[in-house]
Amino acid sequence: MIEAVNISKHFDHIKAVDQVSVSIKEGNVFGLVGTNGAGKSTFIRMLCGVLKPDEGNIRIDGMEVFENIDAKELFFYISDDQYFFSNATPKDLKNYYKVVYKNFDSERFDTLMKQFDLDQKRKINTFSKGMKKQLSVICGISANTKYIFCDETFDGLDPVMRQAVKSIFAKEMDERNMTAIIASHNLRELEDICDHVGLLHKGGILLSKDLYDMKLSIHKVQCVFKEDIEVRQIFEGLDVLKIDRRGSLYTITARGTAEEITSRIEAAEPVFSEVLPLTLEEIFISETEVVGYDIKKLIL
Ligand SMILES: Nc1ncnc2c1ncn2[C@@H]1O[C@H](COP(=O)(O)OP(=O)(O)OP(=O)(O)O)[C@@H](O)[C@H]1O
Repeated sequence: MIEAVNISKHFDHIKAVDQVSVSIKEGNVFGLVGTNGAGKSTFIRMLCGVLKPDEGNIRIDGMEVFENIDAKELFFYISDDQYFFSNATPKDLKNYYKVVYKNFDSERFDTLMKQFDLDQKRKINTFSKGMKKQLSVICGISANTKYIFCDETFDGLDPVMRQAVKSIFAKEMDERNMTAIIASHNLRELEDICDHVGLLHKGGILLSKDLYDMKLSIHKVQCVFKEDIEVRQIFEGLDVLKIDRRGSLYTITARGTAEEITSRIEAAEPVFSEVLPLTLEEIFISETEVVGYDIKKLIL
């Protein structure tokens, strides 16, 4: 179990992470999403002890992480800006990680390298960006750690590789209950693999929920009414995040269960109505819009 309690990190006057608390259960995939500069990488760097929080504390299986080798043996961190020793080959990397991680599985490493068609003897600095990401994933999986932290790992992979990596992760979770924390902008991808999603904005947590509950608690309804109607009145008492109107078609995003929203709409006797679940991407846009991150303002 990973527990972060009220952690904050400042860089001069910038509040990169502000009083964030999360707990991540074993065997879960925790998706960390957020706007650019929201603090995702800073948060992950604190989780793995690269940075020390200014306030609060982080414990992995009950152990403080910062400068604690025992805690660091429990996870593998795939950073967004990848660093490899100069002139090193994947084989050198394997030999290095065998020393660092006592359960490093060399056979698994060799098999995965073959499957991904990567040459163990070639210098890593001649690899493409995506190939370096593949190599990091292979190292992360072979390290056999209980936890894996991935910062935009999927984002640099081609679609076939992303599918391959997702199924390798799924297998690891299934077979050895691996816990993953994945920061990504690829919400479509996260939607497939996450159990829990934390949404960061300007250093603070806007939302932290099970993906399933998240999807049950916010909906989009499309409807047409016979005559002009005060739509907000229909939803009085419910939290309406957004109302769009195109001609006679209203698209309303509101918090509430499908039943709550349907009953309100039906009471207004619409000509047509349909309640739809939101995708993770739509939830992200709605929730960040509420706090002033309006996509239209960025595009116009
Ligand atoms: N070493 C640093 N020195 C100064 N400021 C930093 C440093 N690292 C991060 N920051 C600042 O902290 C804030 C959070 O940055 P961070 O990289 O954690 O965001 P992020 O959510 O990962 O962003 P992105 O999605 O754009 O990668 C930003 O305002 C960034 O400029």
